[in-house]
Amino acid sequence: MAYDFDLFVIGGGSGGVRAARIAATHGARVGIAEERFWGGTCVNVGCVPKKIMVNAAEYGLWADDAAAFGWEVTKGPFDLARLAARRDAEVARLNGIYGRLLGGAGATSFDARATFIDAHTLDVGGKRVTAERIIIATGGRATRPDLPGAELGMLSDDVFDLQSVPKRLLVVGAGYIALEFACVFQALGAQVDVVFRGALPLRGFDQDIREALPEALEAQGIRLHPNTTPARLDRQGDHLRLSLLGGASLEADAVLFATGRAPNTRGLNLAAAGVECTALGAVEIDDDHRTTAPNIWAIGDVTDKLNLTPMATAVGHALADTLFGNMPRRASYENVPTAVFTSPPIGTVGLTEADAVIHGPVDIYLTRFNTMRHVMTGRPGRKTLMKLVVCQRSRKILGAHMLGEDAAEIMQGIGIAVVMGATKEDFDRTIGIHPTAAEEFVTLRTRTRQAGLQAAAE
Ligand SMILES: Cc1cc2nc3c(=O)[nH]c(=O)nc-3n(C[C@H](O)[C@H](O)[C@H](O)COP(=O)(O)OP(=O)(O)OC[C@H]3O[C@@H](n4cnc5c(N)ncnc54)[C@H](O)[C@@H]3O)c2cc1C
Ligand SMILES: NC(=O)c1ccc[n+]([C@@H]2O[C@H](COP(=O)([O-])OP(=O)(O)OC[C@H]3O[C@@H](n4cnc5c(N)ncnc54)[C@H](O)[C@@H]3O)[C@@H](O)[C@H]2O)c1
Repeated sequence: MAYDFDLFVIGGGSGGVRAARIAATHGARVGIAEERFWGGTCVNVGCVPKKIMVNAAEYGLWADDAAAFGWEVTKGPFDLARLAARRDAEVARLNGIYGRLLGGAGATSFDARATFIDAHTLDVGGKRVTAERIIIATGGRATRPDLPGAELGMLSDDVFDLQSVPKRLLVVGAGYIALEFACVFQALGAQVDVVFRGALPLRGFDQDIREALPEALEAQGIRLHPNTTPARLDRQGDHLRLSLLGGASLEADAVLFATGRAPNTRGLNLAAAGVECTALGAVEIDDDHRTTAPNIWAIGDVTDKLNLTPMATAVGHALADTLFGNMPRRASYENVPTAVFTSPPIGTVGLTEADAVIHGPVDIYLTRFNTMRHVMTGRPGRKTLMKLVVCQRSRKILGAHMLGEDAAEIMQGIGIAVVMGATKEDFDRTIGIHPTAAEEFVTLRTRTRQAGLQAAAE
């Protein structure tokens, strides 16, 4: 049977655009549908506009610190509308680039929603389109917690519609999105409260980072409310009141729910194509990203494996190479570096100490120090933390974790070393770049402690 396309991609976000573009450059006849915005979450309501806001927040802090270096700086008021206009122009520029990339590669783009009719047939904006192979790359969406009045709160997408900084912002959640926006808005002039259910923020991150983070957040004026569960949200005149389990309540001008994201599988009519989902609503896939239908694959956030842009693009690229480039390969989910753009930021790669000790004993090298810059500024809560988790048996670096200025930038290079299987001795014989904070990663001479000895003895 002749199909309209060799490959049809549903979703024009990070993963979908990469898969479509690479498949087309391999000579496949490719169609791709995007219902909302080319570039998807990352370009439009994620990484890119978020990072611009992180940069804006940093400028405020740099202005505050400048006096310590002899500058006479008067910090004027911050104008969110002005930043928003410039930020949105940059997002629009990137949208255009995404469109051109697809066209340039020879893919056919549809500004439309696509849903399944059967395993080879899609409804694309009311048009029937057939394809031999299909990739589902529909991403995820922010979810609202199930509590009365939740519709009064913002989701992360709504943050990018704000034209002024709320005086008091209440953030619910303590994951990536909650903490990044908490730091951004506190630096832009809001009083930020963060309400979260656990004892420490950033579940899943290394314990030493999690324990050091509250001090850094509180030092900039963010008020943390650990072990706290929201019960209901009400409007009280011109402000909002979040009632908490146990009877207390908090008031704010705006509330941001950053309580997680859900895979975009709703309304795709997956059953008609024989595509099954997990209990949590993600598309079920095997190690090759193939779904339960043999001609259909799924990539990126819709699979809810590791919801990061570079992961979605790496998987999309590998899949296109495998299916159309005669280069079968898989993108690895191991040792994926990641950063949380808090203030100061967090960078991490590899295993946490808790995960590493499951496999055997480890040596921990940990340092906390004040960078030269902050010795000068005297800014509180800016102590850098660096940590290496080293396998006692192989001496390989299993994990590297950092909280401190430039952690995201530094961790990219450390990530290469960890992916290559570098040992502690490889780090030790690497000459530092002086004077930097990063050089501490290669001068950690004294073991702080051992861990996981018990596991080895059992
Ligand atoms: C606030 C925020 C900040 C983030 N910051 C970072 C960061 O700093 N670094 C990082 O690595 N990651 C970050 N992420 C995560 C990152 O954005 C995602 O992991 C990434 O965008 C996933 O790519 P994707 O292709 O799977 O999905 P998406 O980028 O979400 O793309 C899916 C696309 O499919 C479209 N679509 C859905 N259904 C259909 C349909 N039926 N028909 C047609 N089109 C459809 C959607 O409109 C969307 O454009 C952030 C996310 C958020 C929300
Ligand atoms: N810098 C980055 O790379 C970056 C930035 C933003 C987002 N992301 C990606 O997007 C994903 C989603 O981010 P996120 O912050 O929305 O999710 P998350 O899973 O990281 O955090 C969700 C938070 O909400 C809490 N929570 C969940 N349900 C709740 C409820 N009913 N009441 C109160 N609290 C509740 C959780 O305990 C957790 O603290 C991340 O896991 C990450 O993969 C990455």
